[in-house]
Amino acid sequence: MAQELHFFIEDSLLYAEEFFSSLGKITRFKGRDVTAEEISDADYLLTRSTTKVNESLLNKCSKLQFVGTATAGYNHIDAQYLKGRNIPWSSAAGCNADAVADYVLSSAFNLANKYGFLVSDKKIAIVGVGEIGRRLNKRFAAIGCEVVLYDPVRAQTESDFQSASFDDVLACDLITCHVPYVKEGPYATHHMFNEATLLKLPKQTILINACRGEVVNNQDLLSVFKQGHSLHVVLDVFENEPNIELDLLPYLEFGTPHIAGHSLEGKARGTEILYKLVCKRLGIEPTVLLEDLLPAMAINRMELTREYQLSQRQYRALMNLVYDIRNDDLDFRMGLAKAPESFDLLRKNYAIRRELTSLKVECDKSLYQTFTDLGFNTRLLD
Ligand SMILES: NC(=O)c1ccc[n+]([C@@H]2O[C@H](COP(=O)([O-])OP(=O)(O)OC[C@H]3O[C@@H](n4cnc5c(N)ncnc54)[C@H](O)[C@@H]3O)[C@@H](O)[C@H]2O)c1
Ligand SMILES: O=C(O)[C@H](O)[C@H](O)COP(=O)(O)O
Repeated sequence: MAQELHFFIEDSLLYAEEFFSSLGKITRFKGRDVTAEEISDADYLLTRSTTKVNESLLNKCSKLQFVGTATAGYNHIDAQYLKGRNIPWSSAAGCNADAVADYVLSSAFNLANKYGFLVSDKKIAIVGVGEIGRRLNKRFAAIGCEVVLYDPVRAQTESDFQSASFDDVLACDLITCHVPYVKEGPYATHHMFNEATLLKLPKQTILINACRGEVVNNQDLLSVFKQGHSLHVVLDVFENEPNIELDLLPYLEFGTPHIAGHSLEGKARGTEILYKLVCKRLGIEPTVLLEDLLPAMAINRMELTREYQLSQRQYRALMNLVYDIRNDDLDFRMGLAKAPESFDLLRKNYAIRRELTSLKVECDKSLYQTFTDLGFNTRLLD
């Protein structure tokens, strides 16, 4: 009889039992504390971003067949080491891209309300035009913004993609970062925003970092703030998580504990993507469906009548109904004020959050395309 497969799964993977219990035995572990001894029996190792997958973690795994991370980013995985041991691995590309796009749009609309401007008047730079950047391009274009795309990596391999220059990016009103963390090489993203680049930004520029903390030099950012350079900065990610630079907090417009991608749908899709990959490897048909696991939304459906006028006020109201970044910012500040070392705990106890993609919006032809591009789950009214 074939030996039962042993799945070692980080404790933060959502719906892991529902997806994997029929495929083998499951042992859960804590990402930041896991040891090589603890996972030495693994056939399959499934993680999120807090498990550092490298030689010191895997050196006791003799029968490991596959490593998967239920996240979009994969800089916590030592791909070279896995290649050397011939162990295949995968991330969950695109799983939480809509959640991050919601986060960026909520930032933009709530800042517009606070400072009295129209998002549609702003020139937007998207740094890194992959899963998240593509969605944001559609959403900002649907609002009527001029969008500048910066992705020299795509420009090099795709003949129909043209990248703006980095100087074009620095001249935009709102810059939003969606690149992987790459430490070195021609397309390194390490400290892309440092004192020199930050000081080039015109005053009042909005800078959003929801990719990896190391893309913005946090000490340089603090120094630029202290010099009185007034920027509107939103940080979901920080250098040196979970021990972040707390002195930055008072200067930030919105700060959150690395939760931009933490919608229920985003986390669940991450696990689902790995489930489908494992089923494929095992040569079996997937039987567990994500749609059977996700609960209905509290407000599930909206009908926009002919009276509905698309305006910033209306869109912001709909957006905030689903996701309002101000609540997460408040929880973050209150949580850290009570316990400065609670970054991980705030992530662990993060409230259930849904995506625009789950809100069914019924409207007629005149609004259908715009609302689809804005990220809603749109249906045409008869
Ligand atoms: N805060 C969160 O919760 C959260 C959630 C999802 C993803 N992320 C982070 O955001 C990153 C982007 O996510 P994605 O799903 O869009 O990934 P993706 O791989 O689909 O897109 C990344 C894009 O960045 C481009 N790129 C790479 N190096 C670049 C450089 N030097 N300059 C400009 N562009 C460059 C790539 O060509 C690619 O098009 C992930 O790698 C991850 O680290 C964070
Ligand atoms: O790269 C990603 O997908 C995100 O940063 C992801 O949300 C990280 O989540 P974590 O595994 O830390 O919960």
